[in-house]
Amino acid sequence: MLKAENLRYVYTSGLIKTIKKTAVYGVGLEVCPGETVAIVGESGCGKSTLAKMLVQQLAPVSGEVFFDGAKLTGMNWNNLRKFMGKIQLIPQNPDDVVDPRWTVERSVAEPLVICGVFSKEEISANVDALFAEVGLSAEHKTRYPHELSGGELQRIVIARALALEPELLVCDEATSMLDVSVQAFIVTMLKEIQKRRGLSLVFITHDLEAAKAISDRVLVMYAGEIVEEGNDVFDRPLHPYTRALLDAARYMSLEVVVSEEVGELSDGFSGCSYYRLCREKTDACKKPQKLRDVSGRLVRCWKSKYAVQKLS
Ligand SMILES: Nc1ncnc2c1ncn2[C@@H]1O[C@H](COP(=O)(O)OP(=O)(O)OP(=O)(O)O)[C@@H](O)[C@H]1O
Repeated sequence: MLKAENLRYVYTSGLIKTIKKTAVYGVGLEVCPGETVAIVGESGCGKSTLAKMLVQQLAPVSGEVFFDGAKLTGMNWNNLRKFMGKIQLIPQNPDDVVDPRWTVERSVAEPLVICGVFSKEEISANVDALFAEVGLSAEHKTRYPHELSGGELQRIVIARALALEPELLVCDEATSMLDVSVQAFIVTMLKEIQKRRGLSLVFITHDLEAAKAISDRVLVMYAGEIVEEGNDVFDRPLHPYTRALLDAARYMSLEVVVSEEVGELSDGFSGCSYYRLCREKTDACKKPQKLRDVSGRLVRCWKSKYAVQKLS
């Protein structure tokens, strides 16, 4: 369904765009129909940049995104808009998609109005059904965003994203601004919607518990790269960074992983991106590390074949 190959993104800033920051280095991923893929990693590792490239909000410096075999990167807008209803982004911050000056009914209806094929009656019936699907009543329709709770507003964002009957939702930290009980409610609701509609999900989060609960497969990102990918990553972590991330979540000691270098490899160094912080490093880690298949798991660490032996 969705396939991304070798995506790379560089932010430029400064007066003549001389300051360059590589946020994503050569990331590839695939999402199958009905599958949930979680992308985890600490703040600044490039998750949002990757999400924006998947939904065509950012054009990669290099690499390609395919949807149902069609190449979206570089496609002209007229062709691209046919696909854009099928892939929807649910951002962390509802303000990114919900206009504070509009009633929430108008925000949910907007994608249906823009596509120009529905009558007024059809739009109204669709909006009613979308409100019901996310558990909001008709009474909520005429309210403005500031008159809703955070959880209710995120449900409006989800209803709006569902309006054009997408096949894939990319949820970028969609629950991280909510308190814990509301987060659990939204995750459960997304799972139910996914089952009912047969959707695929890309679930981007730094919450490892949420990732474990919702996903079929997990990708771990560090410093703009995928360092580990598999379906039992949290039960048998093979990359030293994944282990550190799990320890950090377990013992609440972020010092294990937080690095000033996250999001940027040091100048001229082409070895492992986790080299500076890794407690298991050797000279061999100064060489570039490719993602390698270790018993069905993809791991960007030459030592992972020994780690898997230890675990078995
Ligand atoms: N507009 C920008 N200009 C320059 N650098 C940017 C810009 N947006 C993001 N970055 C940098 O790119 C890197 C990746 O940012 P990104 O927002 O993708 O990370 P993230 O993993 O989504 O973080 P978070 O979980 O905190 O949202 C970071 O180092 C960030 O500072």
